[in-house]
Amino acid sequence: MATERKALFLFFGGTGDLAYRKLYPSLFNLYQKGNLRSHFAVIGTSRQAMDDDKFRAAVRKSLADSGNRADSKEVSDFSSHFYYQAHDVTNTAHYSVLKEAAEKLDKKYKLEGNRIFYLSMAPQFFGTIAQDLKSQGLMSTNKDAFNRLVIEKPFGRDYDSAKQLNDALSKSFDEEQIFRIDHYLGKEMIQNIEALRFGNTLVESLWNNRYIDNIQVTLSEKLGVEERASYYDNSGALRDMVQNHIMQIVSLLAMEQPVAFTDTDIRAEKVKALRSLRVYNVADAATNFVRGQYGSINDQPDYRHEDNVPEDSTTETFVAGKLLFDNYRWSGTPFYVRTGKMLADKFTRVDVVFKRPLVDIFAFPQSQNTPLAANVLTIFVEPHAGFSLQLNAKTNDAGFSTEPIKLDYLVDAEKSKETPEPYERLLHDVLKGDGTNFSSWPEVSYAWKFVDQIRRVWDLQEPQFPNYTPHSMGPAAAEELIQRDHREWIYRLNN
Ligand SMILES: NC(=O)C1=CN([C@@H]2O[C@H](COP(=O)(O)OP(=O)(O)OC[C@H]3O[C@@H](n4cnc5c(N)ncnc54)[C@H](OP(=O)(O)O)[C@@H]3O)[C@@H](O)[C@H]2O)C=CC1
Ligand SMILES: O=C1O[C@H](COP(=O)(O)O)[C@@H](O)[C@H](O)[C@H]1O
Repeated sequence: MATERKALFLFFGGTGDLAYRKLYPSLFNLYQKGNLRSHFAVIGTSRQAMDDDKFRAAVRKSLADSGNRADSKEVSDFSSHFYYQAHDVTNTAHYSVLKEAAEKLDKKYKLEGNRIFYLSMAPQFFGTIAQDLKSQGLMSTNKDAFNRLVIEKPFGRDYDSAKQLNDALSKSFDEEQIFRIDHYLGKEMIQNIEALRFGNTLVESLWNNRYIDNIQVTLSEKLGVEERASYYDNSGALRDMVQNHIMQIVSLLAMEQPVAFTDTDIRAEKVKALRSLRVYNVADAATNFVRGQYGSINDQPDYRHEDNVPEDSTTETFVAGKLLFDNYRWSGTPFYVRTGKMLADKFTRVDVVFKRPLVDIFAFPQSQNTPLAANVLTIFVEPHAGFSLQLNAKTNDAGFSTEPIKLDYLVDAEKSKETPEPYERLLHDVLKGDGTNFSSWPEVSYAWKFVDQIRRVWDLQEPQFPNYTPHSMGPAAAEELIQRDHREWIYRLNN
């Protein structure tokens, strides 16, 4: 039975791509499930002039585009909770109009003063908005009500800018009121990492450097930059994917068992893990991280000839790297990560590669047996959700030889349809005030400190771009990175 939550949502950037494509359909899902019902209202803002009816029609269209029937009574009831207010976030005087609208809706829908401020717009405005929300009296003063600030990525472009932003936000909101979105933390199988590790003696007892040889995290994208080049070219794969999503996944894989399954305890363990992550010096950053930029193939232009990309761009569209933790659990067990655009396929997976048995008793002198393969536990995050465990077993015949076999669990298509979208989960968490699946400031800051060192080294060197063929798994350097350690990527093309 769903618990109805009461809140006023204020979406800054309420006419933007993210709001229409992800946020409103997610709110509708929560409405259908009963987490939102009569006691909620939404104010969408942006600079353009628009009345409530036009805004509601745009919301209904966004629901239709995401597969809902735009003419249903439920959609029309839902959209009747939406209001529009033209507002320039840089104009302090405009906030008083917003305040009036908020107070009116609060009374009308009996929202008890609960407010969620969602900043779905360019990050240069985050600090100003947070400051004006407080100074212009938009934050609820009801002592039993909540004020929550939801921040989209990117959270800074290095440690210094992230700290500056965080200091600005902290003047108006406490850390527990700030929800920094990382949509990978809303994915079913990323959340499943904790269940897999801490719900299974079999797994957790082996989850350390005595039994695990290495862990591989791959976030592979098939598309190029599409229409987001003006953002992406100023960011690159290291800032766009590694600093946030990959570091979050790695910290879930590396952390110790939390005292309890609460946001405070989980975040504390993730932070502890990130504190043990070795921050590279110049020489180690140069050897342990490699970058790439995609070239052209057939009609597909290379990255430098995509719309809005400068012809001499040195922005990386691919990163691979090795991360090392200096702690008792992980010392000597590397985490290899890679991500890129225009790769062979769109998928996310984690491969946990176990050490081979210390003695291979099947490899006696006259034996024809191939050496035992490593056990590999794969967590399939997307497009299909599931796990696979590769073991060695006897071949099914009269002789005695071994072969690798797989125990597979894949979430079936029907069940997958019921899986909430990441933004639905995360908005629900914001309503509940559960910060577990959001990045805390200490996590963000350790991640930036790690990534800044790599960026520093790369900024000193002119890369030889382009250096990988579209629809491959990245540049040769990514293969060399892991082969140098006498290992190989578990996911390879055609396996
Ligand atoms: N789109 C996506 O898939 C993803 C987006 N994000 C992040 O979400 C945020 C929003 O992205 P997205 O929706 O794509 O951006 P858009 O450019 O589509 O939307 C920006 C919104 O901000 C409004 N806006 C711009 N300037 C002002 C201003 N001065 N005052 C008031 N409103 C203003 C725009 O309306 P107007 O110009 O009419 O004022 C528009 O509603 C960004 O931080 C982005 O990095 C993160 C992950 C994915
Ligand atoms: O945050 C981002 O993620 C997307 C990939 O997300 P996914 O859920 O489709 O795997 C990426 O394309 C984008 O560049 C990045 O900003």
